[in-house]
Amino acid sequence: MSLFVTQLTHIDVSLWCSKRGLVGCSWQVDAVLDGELGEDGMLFDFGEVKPWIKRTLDNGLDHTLLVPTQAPGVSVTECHEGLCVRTTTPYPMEVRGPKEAFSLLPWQTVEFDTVAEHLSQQLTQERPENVHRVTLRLSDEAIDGVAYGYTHGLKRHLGNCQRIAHGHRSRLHIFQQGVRQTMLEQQWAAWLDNRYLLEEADITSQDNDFLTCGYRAAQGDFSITLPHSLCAVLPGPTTVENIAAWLAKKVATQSGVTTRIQAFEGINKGAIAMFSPSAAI
Ligand SMILES: Nc1nc2c(c(=O)[nH]1)N=C([C@H](O)[C@H](O)COP(=O)(O)OP(=O)(O)OP(=O)(O)O)CN2
Repeated sequence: MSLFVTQLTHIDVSLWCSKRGLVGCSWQVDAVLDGELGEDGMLFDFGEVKPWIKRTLDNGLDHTLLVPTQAPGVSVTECHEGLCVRTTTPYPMEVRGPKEAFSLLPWQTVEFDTVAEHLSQQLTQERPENVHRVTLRLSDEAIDGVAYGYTHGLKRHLGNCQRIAHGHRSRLHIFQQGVRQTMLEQQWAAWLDNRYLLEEADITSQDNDFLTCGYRAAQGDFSITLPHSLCAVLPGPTTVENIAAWLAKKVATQSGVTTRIQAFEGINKGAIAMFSPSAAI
């Protein structure tokens, strides 16, 4: 007998790719459980399946930086913050933070299938008695329109969003005079894709080539150094509310037209902000 739960939860992570660099991801999680029925006629109560799997993911891989330790140019060492991950290709990057902010995976690349199998094995080991196997499937949200991935951290967040290198894959909707602006959406999503978003106050050093930002948060000390050209600096914390407001101002100022932005943070949630160029005068 098999039990399934589609779209059980989401995983928001960033992963390191030796071709694309830092990639922000939001994955939908579907689950299938194989096993025997208990006396209650159930394989496993839905009311327990969902919190069990979500809790395991939330306490593990979710909101971490996925590091394929066998990828070219990747090195991982211990440091006083916890772990230091360095990369060389396609660009040099250094991320430091507490160990729980990283998922070290002994592979050359991070792919849906291998991550899903890794999580399935973990859940299968921790399964209840009458469940024989747990199988997860991970997928990108199907998006009709543009999407972009970004990486960030929120130092004031008391949960795992404080981790300096976690990410999201998000839709972007831009409205002017009540109409979606698909050309602008394409331009801005392409500009934002695979960027690191940070708060100006967190910059600890910068020159023409590299930028370092760092902060102390509840889980420990974090820092990230990467090419300046891949960063977007916001005046405040990189919450989705501030991203929407910052983009609305940027697009409205550049186009000279009042602009409403619906910014998403991963799947099914986000913020809406509006800016009128006359407000800037
Ligand atoms: N109002 C806001 N709340 C939160 C923001 C934000 O920008 N505005 N941002 C975050 C974090 O960045 C976090 O990455 C969001 O992750 P999320 O998946 O929503 O958080 P949870 O894991 O707690 O939620 P799930 O139900 O497990 O998906 C947090 N809050």
